[in-house]
Amino acid sequence: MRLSDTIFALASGAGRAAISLLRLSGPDSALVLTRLAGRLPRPRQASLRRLRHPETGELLDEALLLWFPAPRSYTGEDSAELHLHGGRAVLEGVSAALLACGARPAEPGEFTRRAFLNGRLDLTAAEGIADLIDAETAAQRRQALRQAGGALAARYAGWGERLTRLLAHQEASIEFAEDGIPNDLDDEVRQGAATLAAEIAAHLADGGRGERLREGLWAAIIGAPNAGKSSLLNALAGREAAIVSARAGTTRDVVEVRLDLGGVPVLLADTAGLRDTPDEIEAEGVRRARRRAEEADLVIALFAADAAPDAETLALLRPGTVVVANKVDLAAPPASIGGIAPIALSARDGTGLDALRSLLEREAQSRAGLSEEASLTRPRHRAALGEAVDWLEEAQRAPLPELAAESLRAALRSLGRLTGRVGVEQVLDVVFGDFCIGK
Ligand SMILES: Nc1nc2c(c(=O)[nH]1)N(C=O)[C@@H](CNc1ccc(C(=O)N[C@@H](CCC(=O)O)C(=O)O)cc1)CN2
Ligand SMILES: Nc1nc2c(ncn2[C@@H]2O[C@H](COP(=O)(O)OP(=O)(O)OP(=O)(O)O)[C@@H](O)[C@H]2O)c(=O)[nH]1
Repeated sequence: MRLSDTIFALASGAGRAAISLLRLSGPDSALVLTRLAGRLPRPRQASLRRLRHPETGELLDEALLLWFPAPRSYTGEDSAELHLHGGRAVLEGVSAALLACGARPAEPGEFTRRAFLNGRLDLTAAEGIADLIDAETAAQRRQALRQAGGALAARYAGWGERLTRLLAHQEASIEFAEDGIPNDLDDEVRQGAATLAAEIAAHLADGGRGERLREGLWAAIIGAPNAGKSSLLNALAGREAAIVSARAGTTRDVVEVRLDLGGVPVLLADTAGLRDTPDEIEAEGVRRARRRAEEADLVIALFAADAAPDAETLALLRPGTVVVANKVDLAAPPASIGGIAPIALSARDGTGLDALRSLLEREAQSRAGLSEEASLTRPRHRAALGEAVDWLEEAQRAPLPELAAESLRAALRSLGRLTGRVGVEQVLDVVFGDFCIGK
Protein backbone atom coordinates (compact mmCIF):
# COMPACT_ATOMS: atom_id res chain seq x y z
CA MET A 1 0.00 0.00 0.00
CA ARG A 2 2.98 2.34 -0.40
CA LEU A 3 2.06 5.70 -1.89
CA SER A 4 5.39 5.76 -3.70
CA ASP A 5 4.15 2.89 -5.88
CA THR A 6 2.54 3.63 -9.20
CA ILE A 7 -0.55 1.46 -9.54
CA PHE A 8 -2.84 0.42 -12.37
CA ALA A 9 -6.10 -1.49 -12.74
CA LEU A 10 -8.93 -2.13 -15.11
CA ALA A 11 -11.66 0.32 -14.07
CA SER A 12 -14.33 -0.89 -16.49
CA GLY A 13 -16.01 -4.30 -16.27
CA ALA A 14 -14.08 -7.47 -17.03
CA GLY A 15 -14.88 -9.54 -20.11
CA ARG A 16 -15.28 -8.74 -23.80
CA ALA A 17 -16.32 -5.14 -24.40
CA ALA A 18 -15.94 -2.43 -27.00
CA ILE A 19 -13.66 -0.33 -24.81
CA SER A 20 -11.69 -1.04 -21.62
CA LEU A 21 -10.63 1.68 -19.24
CA LEU A 22 -7.28 1.25 -17.52
CA ARG A 23 -6.47 3.58 -14.68
CA LEU A 24 -2.96 4.53 -13.67
CA SER A 25 -1.99 6.58 -10.60
CA GLY A 26 1.13 7.43 -8.64
CA PRO A 27 4.38 9.36 -8.86
CA ASP A 28 5.75 7.55 -11.95
CA SER A 29 2.59 7.99 -14.02
CA ALA A 30 4.18 10.59 -16.31
CA LEU A 31 7.21 8.39 -16.91
CA VAL A 32 5.14 5.28 -17.56
CA LEU A 33 2.83 7.10 -19.94
CA THR A 34 5.75 8.63 -21.83
CA ARG A 35 7.40 5.23 -22.24
CA LEU A 36 4.20 3.71 -23.64
CA ALA A 37 2.96 6.61 -25.76
CA GLY A 38 6.13 8.45 -26.74
CA ARG A 39 5.20 11.73 -25.05
CA LEU A 40 2.74 13.11 -22.51
CA PRO A 41 -0.68 14.14 -23.83
CA ARG A 42 -2.00 17.61 -22.97
CA PRO A 43 -3.48 17.61 -19.45
CA ARG A 44 -7.16 16.69 -19.23
CA GLN A 45 -7.63 16.43 -23.01
CA ALA A 46 -8.39 13.22 -24.82
CA SER A 47 -5.54 12.30 -27.20
CA LEU A 48 -5.39 9.40 -29.63
CA ARG A 49 -1.98 7.67 -29.37
CA ARG A 50 -0.22 4.50 -30.45
CA LEU A 51 0.85 2.45 -27.45
CA ARG A 52 4.02 0.38 -27.73
CA HIS A 53 5.80 -2.02 -25.41
CA PRO A 54 8.73 0.00 -24.01
CA GLU A 55 11.24 -2.85 -24.48
CA THR A 56 10.18 -4.66 -27.65
CA GLY A 57 8.63 -1.66 -29.39
CA GLU A 58 5.68 -3.83 -30.41
CA LEU A 59 2.46 -1.98 -31.22
CA LEU A 60 -0.15 -2.89 -28.59
CA ASP A 61 -3.12 -0.65 -29.36
CA GLU A 62 -4.23 2.69 -30.66
CA ALA A 63 -5.94 4.24 -27.66
CA LEU A 64 -7.40 7.39 -26.19
CA LEU A 65 -5.32 8.76 -23.34
CA LEU A 66 -6.18 11.17 -20.56
CA TRP A 67 -3.45 12.71 -18.46
CA PHE A 68 -4.34 14.24 -15.07
CA PRO A 69 -1.36 15.95 -13.42
CA ALA A 70 -1.53 16.18 -9.60
CA PRO A 71 -3.39 17.46 -7.73
CA ARG A 72 -6.28 17.76 -10.19
CA SER A 73 -7.15 14.11 -10.43
CA TYR A 74 -9.46 11.63 -8.72
CA THR A 75 -6.68 10.38 -6.43
CA GLY A 76 -4.98 13.76 -6.07
CA GLU A 77 -1.83 12.17 -7.53
CA ASP A 78 -0.47 12.18 -11.07
CA SER A 79 -2.96 9.91 -12.84
CA ALA A 80 -3.85 8.76 -16.31
CA GLU A 81 -6.53 6.85 -18.11
CA LEU A 82 -5.98 4.55 -21.06
CA HIS A 83 -9.15 3.93 -23.05
CA LEU A 84 -8.22 0.73 -24.91
CA HIS A 85 -9.93 -1.52 -27.39
CA GLY A 86 -11.80 -4.01 -25.24
CA GLY A 87 -10.09 -7.23 -26.28
CA ARG A 88 -8.48 -9.50 -23.72
CA ALA A 89 -5.15 -9.64 -25.55
CA VAL A 90 -5.03 -5.83 -25.75
CA LEU A 91 -5.52 -5.59 -22.01
CA GLU A 92 -2.93 -8.27 -21.36
CA GLY A 93 -0.40 -6.65 -23.67
CA VAL A 94 -0.81 -3.19 -22.15
CA SER A 95 -0.78 -4.60 -18.60
CA ALA A 96 2.49 -6.39 -19.35
CA ALA A 97 3.94 -3.13 -20.69
CA LEU A 98 2.86 -1.27 -17.53
CA LEU A 99 4.49 -3.95 -15.38
CA ALA A 100 7.66 -3.64 -17.45
CA CYS A 101 7.65 0.09 -16.61
CA GLY A 102 7.56 -0.70 -12.89
CA ALA A 103 3.87 -0.06 -12.18
CA ARG A 104 2.02 -2.67 -10.15
CA PRO A 105 -1.60 -3.90 -10.10
CA ALA A 106 -3.75 -1.95 -7.64
CA GLU A 107 -5.42 -3.51 -4.62
CA PRO A 108 -9.25 -3.32 -4.49
CA GLY A 109 -10.27 0.22 -3.53
CA GLU A 110 -6.71 1.51 -3.67
CA PHE A 111 -7.48 4.50 -5.94
CA THR A 112 -10.17 5.75 -3.56
CA ARG A 113 -7.95 4.94 -0.59
CA ARG A 114 -5.31 7.21 -2.08
CA ALA A 115 -7.94 9.90 -2.71
CA PHE A 116 -8.80 9.61 1.00
CA LEU A 117 -5.15 9.70 2.11
CA ASN A 118 -4.69 12.81 -0.03
CA GLY A 119 -7.58 14.48 1.80
CA ARG A 120 -9.94 14.56 -1.18
CA LEU A 121 -12.80 12.83 0.62
CA ASP A 122 -13.58 11.46 4.07
CA LEU A 123 -14.39 7.83 4.83
CA THR A 124 -18.16 8.27 4.61
CA ALA A 125 -17.83 9.84 1.15
CA ALA A 126 -15.60 6.94 0.08
CA GLU A 127 -18.30 4.54 1.27
CA GLY A 128 -20.83 6.55 -0.70
CA ILE A 129 -18.81 5.92 -3.87
CA ALA A 130 -18.79 2.17 -3.18
CA ASP A 131 -22.56 2.29 -2.61
CA LEU A 132 -23.07 4.24 -5.84
CA ILE A 133 -21.36 1.46 -7.77
CA ASP A 134 -23.61 -1.11 -6.07
CA ALA A 135 -26.82 0.95 -6.32
CA GLU A 136 -29.61 -0.94 -8.09
CA THR A 137 -32.54 1.42 -7.60
CA ALA A 138 -33.12 5.15 -7.95
CA ALA A 139 -33.48 5.72 -4.20
CA GLN A 140 -30.25 3.83 -3.53
CA ARG A 141 -28.52 5.96 -6.13
CA ARG A 142 -29.80 9.18 -4.57
CA GLN A 143 -28.70 8.13 -1.09
CA ALA A 144 -25.27 7.07 -2.35
CA LEU A 145 -24.76 10.27 -4.37
CA ARG A 146 -25.66 12.36 -1.38
CA GLN A 147 -23.18 10.50 0.80
CA ALA A 148 -20.46 10.51 -1.88
CA GLY A 149 -21.02 14.25 -2.19
CA GLY A 150 -20.11 14.68 1.46
CA ALA A 151 -23.52 15.08 3.14
CA LEU A 152 -22.67 12.78 6.05
CA ALA A 153 -19.09 14.07 6.11
CA ALA A 154 -20.33 17.64 6.57
CA ARG A 155 -22.70 16.66 9.33
CA TYR A 156 -20.14 14.63 11.26
CA ALA A 157 -17.41 17.22 10.75
CA GLY A 158 -19.81 19.85 12.15
CA TRP A 159 -20.36 17.75 15.26
CA GLY A 160 -16.62 17.21 15.53
CA GLU A 161 -16.02 20.97 15.49
CA ARG A 162 -18.60 21.58 18.20
CA LEU A 163 -17.06 18.85 20.28
CA THR A 164 -13.61 20.37 19.82
CA ARG A 165 -14.93 23.71 21.11
CA LEU A 166 -16.54 22.04 24.12
CA LEU A 167 -13.25 20.35 24.89
CA ALA A 168 -11.39 23.66 24.63
CA HIS A 169 -13.86 25.25 27.07
CA GLN A 170 -13.51 22.35 29.44
CA GLU A 171 -9.74 22.70 29.38
CA ALA A 172 -10.02 26.46 29.94
CA SER A 173 -12.25 25.82 32.92
CA ILE A 174 -9.62 23.52 34.40
CA GLU A 175 -7.00 26.28 34.08
CA PHE A 176 -9.27 28.93 35.61
CA ALA A 177 -9.87 26.63 38.54
CA GLU A 178 -6.11 26.31 39.06
CA ASP A 179 -5.82 30.08 39.06
CA GLY A 180 -8.63 30.28 41.60
CA ILE A 181 -10.91 32.20 39.20
CA PRO A 182 -14.60 31.30 39.55
CA ASN A 183 -16.24 30.43 36.23
CA ASP A 184 -19.35 28.81 34.89
CA LEU A 185 -17.69 27.11 31.93
CA ASP A 186 -18.40 23.68 33.45
CA ASP A 187 -22.14 24.29 33.20
CA GLU A 188 -21.80 25.54 29.64
CA VAL A 189 -19.88 22.44 28.63
CA ARG A 190 -22.41 20.16 30.31
CA GLN A 191 -25.22 21.93 28.47
CA GLY A 192 -23.39 21.75 25.14
CA ALA A 193 -22.65 18.07 25.61
CA ALA A 194 -26.32 17.38 26.37
CA THR A 195 -27.49 19.21 23.25
CA LEU A 196 -24.98 17.47 21.03
CA ALA A 197 -25.79 14.05 22.51
CA ALA A 198 -29.50 14.64 21.84
CA GLU A 199 -28.81 15.63 18.23
CA ILE A 200 -26.70 12.56 17.56
CA ALA A 201 -29.27 10.36 19.29
CA ALA A 202 -32.02 11.77 17.05
CA HIS A 203 -29.88 10.99 13.99
CA LEU A 204 -29.47 7.42 15.31
CA ALA A 205 -33.20 6.99 16.01
CA ASP A 206 -34.19 6.86 12.34
CA GLY A 207 -35.52 3.31 12.40
CA GLY A 208 -32.51 2.15 10.40
CA ARG A 209 -33.94 3.57 7.16
CA GLY A 210 -30.60 4.42 5.58
CA GLU A 211 -29.19 0.99 6.36
CA ARG A 212 -32.36 -0.66 5.03
CA LEU A 213 -32.26 1.32 1.81
CA ARG A 214 -28.61 0.38 1.33
CA GLU A 215 -29.19 -3.31 2.01
CA GLY A 216 -32.73 -3.71 0.72
CA LEU A 217 -35.94 -4.58 2.56
CA TRP A 218 -37.05 -8.08 3.38
CA ALA A 219 -40.70 -8.73 2.59
CA ALA A 220 -42.73 -11.94 2.91
CA ILE A 221 -46.13 -13.14 1.72
CA ILE A 222 -47.81 -15.38 4.27
CA GLY A 223 -51.20 -17.08 4.29
CA ALA A 224 -53.10 -20.34 4.26
CA PRO A 225 -52.41 -22.98 1.61
CA ASN A 226 -54.09 -22.08 -1.69
CA ALA A 227 -54.76 -18.45 -0.70
CA GLY A 228 -52.88 -17.45 -3.85
CA LYS A 229 -49.48 -16.45 -2.44
CA SER A 230 -47.48 -17.80 -5.37
CA SER A 231 -49.92 -16.18 -7.80
CA LEU A 232 -49.40 -12.81 -6.06
CA LEU A 233 -45.61 -13.15 -6.05
CA ASN A 234 -45.66 -13.91 -9.78
CA ALA A 235 -48.01 -10.99 -10.48
CA LEU A 236 -45.74 -8.56 -8.61
CA ALA A 237 -42.60 -9.98 -10.20
CA GLY A 238 -44.15 -10.01 -13.68
CA ARG A 239 -42.89 -13.55 -14.31
CA GLU A 240 -43.60 -17.12 -13.28
CA ALA A 241 -41.05 -17.33 -10.46
CA ALA A 242 -43.09 -19.63 -8.20
CA ILE A 243 -45.17 -22.68 -9.08
CA VAL A 244 -48.92 -22.07 -8.96
CA SER A 245 -51.26 -25.03 -8.61
CA ALA A 246 -54.73 -25.87 -7.35
CA ARG A 247 -53.19 -28.35 -4.94
CA ALA A 248 -52.82 -26.95 -1.40
CA GLY A 249 -49.27 -27.19 -0.07
CA THR A 250 -47.49 -26.60 -3.37
CA THR A 251 -44.91 -24.11 -2.11
CA ARG A 252 -42.65 -25.80 0.40
CA ASP A 253 -39.46 -23.83 0.48
CA VAL A 254 -39.07 -20.08 0.39
CA VAL A 255 -39.10 -18.65 -3.16
CA GLU A 256 -37.54 -15.18 -3.53
CA VAL A 257 -37.78 -12.44 -6.15
CA ARG A 258 -36.12 -9.02 -6.23
CA LEU A 259 -38.45 -6.09 -6.74
CA ASP A 260 -38.00 -2.35 -7.09
CA LEU A 261 -40.82 -0.85 -5.01
CA GLY A 262 -40.79 2.91 -5.50
CA GLY A 263 -36.98 2.97 -5.63
CA VAL A 264 -36.52 0.71 -2.64
CA PRO A 265 -34.96 -2.67 -3.39
CA VAL A 266 -37.07 -5.43 -1.90
CA LEU A 267 -36.41 -9.14 -1.60
CA LEU A 268 -39.93 -10.60 -1.64
CA ALA A 269 -40.41 -14.15 -0.38
CA ASP A 270 -43.24 -16.54 -1.17
CA THR A 271 -43.63 -18.98 1.70
CA ALA A 272 -45.32 -22.29 2.39
CA GLY A 273 -49.02 -22.11 3.33
CA LEU A 274 -49.49 -22.02 7.09
CA ARG A 275 -51.17 -25.18 8.40
CA ASP A 276 -50.63 -28.18 10.65
CA THR A 277 -49.41 -31.01 8.51
CA PRO A 278 -48.10 -34.53 9.07
CA ASP A 279 -45.89 -34.14 5.99
CA GLU A 280 -42.38 -33.53 7.36
CA ILE A 281 -41.11 -31.57 4.38
CA GLU A 282 -44.16 -29.32 4.31
CA ALA A 283 -43.92 -28.84 8.10
CA GLU A 284 -40.33 -27.62 7.68
CA GLY A 285 -41.63 -25.24 5.01
CA VAL A 286 -44.21 -23.90 7.49
CA ARG A 287 -41.48 -23.36 10.11
CA ARG A 288 -39.44 -21.43 7.53
CA ALA A 289 -42.50 -19.37 6.61
CA ARG A 290 -43.00 -18.36 10.25
CA ARG A 291 -39.33 -17.46 10.62
CA ARG A 292 -39.50 -15.33 7.47
CA ALA A 293 -42.58 -13.54 8.77
CA GLU A 294 -40.72 -12.78 12.00
CA GLU A 295 -37.61 -11.47 10.24
CA ALA A 296 -39.34 -9.52 7.49
CA ASP A 297 -39.45 -5.71 7.47
CA LEU A 298 -42.72 -5.90 5.55
CA VAL A 299 -45.30 -8.72 5.82
CA ILE A 300 -48.15 -9.26 3.37
CA ALA A 301 -50.86 -11.45 4.91
CA LEU A 302 -52.95 -13.00 2.16
CA PHE A 303 -56.44 -14.40 2.71
CA ALA A 304 -58.83 -15.95 0.19
CA ALA A 305 -62.08 -13.95 0.02
CA ASP A 306 -64.07 -17.13 -0.61
CA ALA A 307 -63.02 -18.74 2.70
CA ALA A 308 -63.08 -17.78 6.37
CA PRO A 309 -59.80 -16.16 7.52
CA ASP A 310 -57.53 -18.89 8.91
CA ALA A 311 -56.42 -18.72 12.55
CA GLU A 312 -52.73 -19.38 11.75
CA THR A 313 -52.38 -16.29 9.57
CA LEU A 314 -54.61 -14.14 11.82
CA ALA A 315 -52.27 -14.94 14.72
CA LEU A 316 -49.32 -13.43 12.81
CA LEU A 317 -50.94 -10.03 12.08
CA ARG A 318 -49.00 -7.12 13.59
CA PRO A 319 -49.31 -3.36 13.33
CA GLY A 320 -47.96 -2.53 9.87
CA THR A 321 -48.88 -5.86 8.28
CA VAL A 322 -50.42 -5.37 4.84
CA VAL A 323 -53.65 -7.38 4.77
CA VAL A 324 -54.97 -8.56 1.41
CA ALA A 325 -58.19 -10.37 0.46
CA ASN A 326 -57.49 -12.35 -2.74
CA LYS A 327 -59.85 -14.06 -5.19
CA VAL A 328 -62.38 -11.22 -5.18
CA ASP A 329 -63.42 -12.54 -8.60
CA LEU A 330 -65.02 -15.41 -6.66
CA ALA A 331 -66.45 -13.65 -3.58
CA ALA A 332 -66.79 -10.15 -2.11
CA PRO A 333 -63.98 -9.27 0.32
CA PRO A 334 -64.86 -8.95 4.03
CA ALA A 335 -64.90 -5.37 5.39
CA SER A 336 -62.33 -6.26 8.03
CA ILE A 337 -59.86 -9.06 8.69
CA GLY A 338 -58.40 -9.10 12.19
CA GLY A 339 -59.52 -5.49 12.63
CA ILE A 340 -57.77 -4.29 9.46
CA ALA A 341 -59.57 -3.29 6.22
CA PRO A 342 -58.04 -5.53 3.54
CA ILE A 343 -56.95 -4.55 0.04
CA ALA A 344 -59.23 -6.35 -2.43
CA LEU A 345 -57.27 -8.34 -5.00
CA SER A 346 -57.67 -10.88 -7.71
CA ALA A 347 -54.25 -12.25 -8.53
CA ARG A 348 -56.00 -14.09 -11.36
CA ASP A 349 -57.53 -11.17 -13.28
CA GLY A 350 -55.38 -8.36 -11.89
CA THR A 351 -58.13 -6.45 -10.03
CA GLY A 352 -56.57 -4.38 -7.24
CA LEU A 353 -52.99 -5.18 -8.22
CA ASP A 354 -52.09 -1.54 -8.96
CA ALA A 355 -53.62 -0.39 -5.67
CA LEU A 356 -51.68 -3.06 -3.81
CA ARG A 357 -48.46 -2.14 -5.58
CA SER A 358 -48.93 1.55 -4.66
CA LEU A 359 -49.58 0.63 -1.05
CA LEU A 360 -46.49 -1.59 -0.98
CA GLU A 361 -44.40 1.23 -2.49
CA ARG A 362 -45.58 3.61 0.21
CA GLU A 363 -44.92 1.04 2.93
CA ALA A 364 -41.44 0.31 1.56
CA GLN A 365 -40.63 4.02 1.32
CA SER A 366 -41.84 4.68 4.84
CA ARG A 367 -39.45 2.00 6.12
CA ALA A 368 -36.51 2.72 3.88
CA GLY A 369 -37.12 5.75 1.71
CA LEU A 370 -34.94 8.83 1.61
CA SER A 371 -35.46 11.17 4.53
CA GLU A 372 -35.01 14.95 4.38
CA GLU A 373 -31.60 14.74 5.99
CA ALA A 374 -28.81 12.36 5.06
CA SER A 375 -29.18 9.09 6.96
CA LEU A 376 -26.44 6.89 8.31
CA THR A 377 -26.11 3.83 6.11
CA ARG A 378 -23.83 1.31 7.84
CA PRO A 379 -23.47 -0.51 11.16
CA ARG A 380 -20.03 1.12 11.36
CA HIS A 381 -21.70 4.55 11.53
CA ARG A 382 -24.22 3.39 14.10
CA ALA A 383 -21.51 1.92 16.35
CA ALA A 384 -19.24 5.00 16.25
CA LEU A 385 -22.10 7.45 16.83
CA GLY A 386 -23.47 5.30 19.66
CA GLU A 387 -20.06 5.41 21.33
CA ALA A 388 -19.91 9.18 20.90
CA VAL A 389 -23.30 9.55 22.61
CA ASP A 390 -22.17 7.30 25.48
CA TRP A 391 -19.02 9.38 26.02
CA LEU A 392 -21.00 12.63 25.88
CA GLU A 393 -23.30 11.29 28.59
CA GLU A 394 -20.30 10.17 30.57
CA ALA A 395 -18.90 13.70 30.28
CA GLN A 396 -22.09 15.18 31.73
CA ARG A 397 -21.93 12.86 34.73
CA ALA A 398 -18.19 13.31 35.35
CA PRO A 399 -17.51 14.40 38.94
CA LEU A 400 -14.29 16.23 37.97
CA PRO A 401 -13.56 18.61 35.09
CA GLU A 402 -10.50 16.53 34.18
CA LEU A 403 -12.68 13.44 33.78
CA ALA A 404 -15.22 15.35 31.72
CA ALA A 405 -12.40 16.47 29.41
CA GLU A 406 -11.22 12.87 29.08
CA SER A 407 -14.73 11.73 28.06
CA LEU A 408 -15.06 14.56 25.54
CA ARG A 409 -11.75 13.51 24.01
CA ALA A 410 -13.04 9.93 23.74
CA ALA A 411 -16.24 11.15 22.04
CA LEU A 412 -14.11 13.12 19.58
CA ARG A 413 -12.07 10.01 18.82
CA SER A 414 -15.27 8.07 18.03
CA LEU A 415 -16.33 10.75 15.54
CA GLY A 416 -12.80 10.85 14.16
CA ARG A 417 -12.83 7.12 13.47
CA LEU A 418 -16.12 7.57 11.64
CA THR A 419 -14.83 10.17 9.21
CA GLY A 420 -11.24 8.91 9.16
CA ARG A 421 -9.72 11.92 10.87
CA VAL A 422 -8.35 9.52 13.43
CA GLY A 423 -6.49 7.41 10.89
CA VAL A 424 -6.60 3.91 12.24
CA GLU A 425 -5.21 1.43 9.74
CA GLN A 426 -7.81 -1.15 10.85
CA VAL A 427 -10.71 1.13 9.99
CA LEU A 428 -9.27 1.70 6.54
CA ASP A 429 -9.05 -2.02 5.91
CA VAL A 430 -12.71 -2.42 6.90
CA VAL A 431 -13.89 0.43 4.69
CA PHE A 432 -11.79 -0.30 1.62
CA GLY A 433 -11.86 -4.09 2.03
CA ASP A 434 -15.08 -4.51 0.07
CA PHE A 435 -14.33 -2.10 -2.76
CA CYS A 436 -13.94 -3.51 -6.22
CA ILE A 437 -10.73 -3.50 -8.21
CA GLY A 438 -10.23 -0.31 -10.16
CA LYS A 439 -12.03 1.89 -7.63
N1 LIG B 1 -13.37 8.34 -17.36
C1 LIG B 1 -13.76 8.48 -16.10
N2 LIG B 1 -15.06 8.60 -15.82
C2 LIG B 1 -15.45 8.75 -14.51
C3 LIG B 1 -14.53 8.78 -13.46
C4 LIG B 1 -13.15 8.65 -13.81
O1 LIG B 1 -12.26 8.67 -12.94
N3 LIG B 1 -12.82 8.53 -15.13
N4 LIG B 1 -14.97 8.92 -12.15
C5 LIG B 1 -14.26 8.46 -11.08
O2 LIG B 1 -14.72 8.18 -10.02
C6 LIG B 1 -16.28 9.46 -11.91
C7 LIG B 1 -16.19 10.96 -11.97
N5 LIG B 1 -15.48 11.44 -10.84
C8 LIG B 1 -14.33 12.19 -10.89
C9 LIG B 1 -14.01 12.97 -9.79
C10 LIG B 1 -12.92 13.81 -9.83
C11 LIG B 1 -12.11 13.87 -10.97
C12 LIG B 1 -11.01 14.86 -11.06
O3 LIG B 1 -10.16 14.77 -11.93
N6 LIG B 1 -11.02 15.88 -10.22
C13 LIG B 1 -10.08 16.98 -10.24
C14 LIG B 1 -10.42 17.99 -11.33
C15 LIG B 1 -11.74 18.66 -11.17
C16 LIG B 1 -12.09 19.63 -12.30
O4 LIG B 1 -11.27 19.94 -13.15
O5 LIG B 1 -13.23 20.12 -12.27
C17 LIG B 1 -10.11 17.68 -8.90
O6 LIG B 1 -11.06 17.48 -8.17
O7 LIG B 1 -9.15 18.40 -8.63
C18 LIG B 1 -12.41 13.04 -12.04
C19 LIG B 1 -13.51 12.21 -12.00
C20 LIG B 1 -17.26 8.89 -12.87
N7 LIG B 1 -16.76 8.88 -14.24
N1 LIG C 1 -60.29 -17.47 -8.84
C1 LIG C 1 -59.07 -17.16 -8.42
N2 LIG C 1 -58.17 -18.13 -8.26
C2 LIG C 1 -56.95 -17.79 -7.81
C3 LIG C 1 -56.58 -16.45 -7.56
N3 LIG C 1 -55.29 -16.43 -7.13
C4 LIG C 1 -54.87 -17.71 -7.15
N4 LIG C 1 -55.86 -18.53 -7.55
C5 LIG C 1 -55.82 -19.99 -7.71
O1 LIG C 1 -55.69 -20.57 -6.43
C6 LIG C 1 -54.87 -21.73 -6.49
C7 LIG C 1 -53.71 -21.61 -5.52
O2 LIG C 1 -52.88 -20.59 -5.96
P1 LIG C 1 -51.38 -20.48 -5.47
O3 LIG C 1 -50.87 -19.18 -5.96
O4 LIG C 1 -50.61 -21.70 -5.85
O5 LIG C 1 -51.61 -20.46 -3.92
P2 LIG C 1 -50.56 -20.54 -2.71
O6 LIG C 1 -51.12 -19.71 -1.62
O7 LIG C 1 -49.21 -20.19 -3.18
O8 LIG C 1 -50.65 -22.05 -2.33
P3 LIG C 1 -49.62 -22.98 -1.48
O9 LIG C 1 -48.38 -23.09 -2.29
O10 LIG C 1 -50.36 -24.24 -1.38
O11 LIG C 1 -49.42 -22.34 -0.16
C8 LIG C 1 -54.42 -21.86 -7.94
O12 LIG C 1 -55.29 -22.75 -8.60
C9 LIG C 1 -54.60 -20.46 -8.47
O13 LIG C 1 -54.82 -20.42 -9.86
C10 LIG C 1 -57.58 -15.44 -7.76
O14 LIG C 1 -57.37 -14.25 -7.56
N5 LIG C 1 -58.80 -15.85 -8.19
